Amino acid sequence: MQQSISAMNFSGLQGWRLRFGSAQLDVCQQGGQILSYFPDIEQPPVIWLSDCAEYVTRQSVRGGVPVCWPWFGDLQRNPLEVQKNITGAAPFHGLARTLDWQLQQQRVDETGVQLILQLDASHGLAGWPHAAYLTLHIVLNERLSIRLENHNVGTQPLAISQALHSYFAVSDIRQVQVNGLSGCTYYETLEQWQLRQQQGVLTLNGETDRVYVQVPQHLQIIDPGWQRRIHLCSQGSSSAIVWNPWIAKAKDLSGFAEDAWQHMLCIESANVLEDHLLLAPGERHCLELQLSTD
Ligand SMILES: O=P(O)(O)OC[C@H]1O[C@H](O)[C@H](O)[C@@H](O)[C@@H]1O
Repeated sequence: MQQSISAMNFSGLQGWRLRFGSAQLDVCQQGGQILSYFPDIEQPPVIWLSDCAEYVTRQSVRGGVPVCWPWFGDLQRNPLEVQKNITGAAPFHGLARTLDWQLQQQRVDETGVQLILQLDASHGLAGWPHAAYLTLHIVLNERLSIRLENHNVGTQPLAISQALHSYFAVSDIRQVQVNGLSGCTYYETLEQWQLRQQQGVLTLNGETDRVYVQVPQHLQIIDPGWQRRIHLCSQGSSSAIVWNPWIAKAKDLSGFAEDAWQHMLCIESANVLEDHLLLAPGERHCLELQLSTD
């Protein structure tokens, strides 16, 4: 069985291609961003990458799994203790997704292929005067495991919000169901962040941008078109964002084809709002996501 890690150049951005049997995973050094994931290279991907993605420095690639950190989304929508950490510009989804991460370790054996990347923020980042290491552990075997570890190496408590902003590939967004959210409370960001409750399985019929709270550890994307289920198993996270731009919003997105909304669904495993992190000096936190299909 083939197991390998190869250095890659993705249209000018450096990265790696991991192979384990028929599975293939591309990872970009910028942003520590997973770009695409095929459990079987002969089959449709699980993690979607835009056909029109732009590979530009200091800009996240459309698709894959951008890492949103040390705040998620619009800074003004974050808890005050996260907001007050920022002294400079506050780009949407934080700073980590556009910075270069460093390769810490790579390992290839019969149990899996592993890549560890780190963002060294131990001397702070522009406009963020704190001290932390952010480490991404990626293991590819019969499944994909992603672990994002925060380590507060400063002398003060540190408040952070974050997400693994996964873009899942689907055959047709109008046909898929998301299981596991029934009964969960969510903020409807498209209606002044009203609080609502999910009734039954989630299906999408239009633009969707919701923040779910107290989310269970196991969610499923049921895709009848490709006769497959994607299982999302998370730990260290109880919030999730569900997003699809639909027709009109898609036109405003960079690196996004006009009809691409039909074939993607973001379910972002997160620590946002009341689920944000508050790390004591020296404390670590792990957010883990395991993806598998059947
Ligand atoms: O275009 P980006 O900055 O990558 O953001 C893409 C999307 O990310 C999240 O899922 C937000 O909930 C959306 O409101 C946002 O449009």
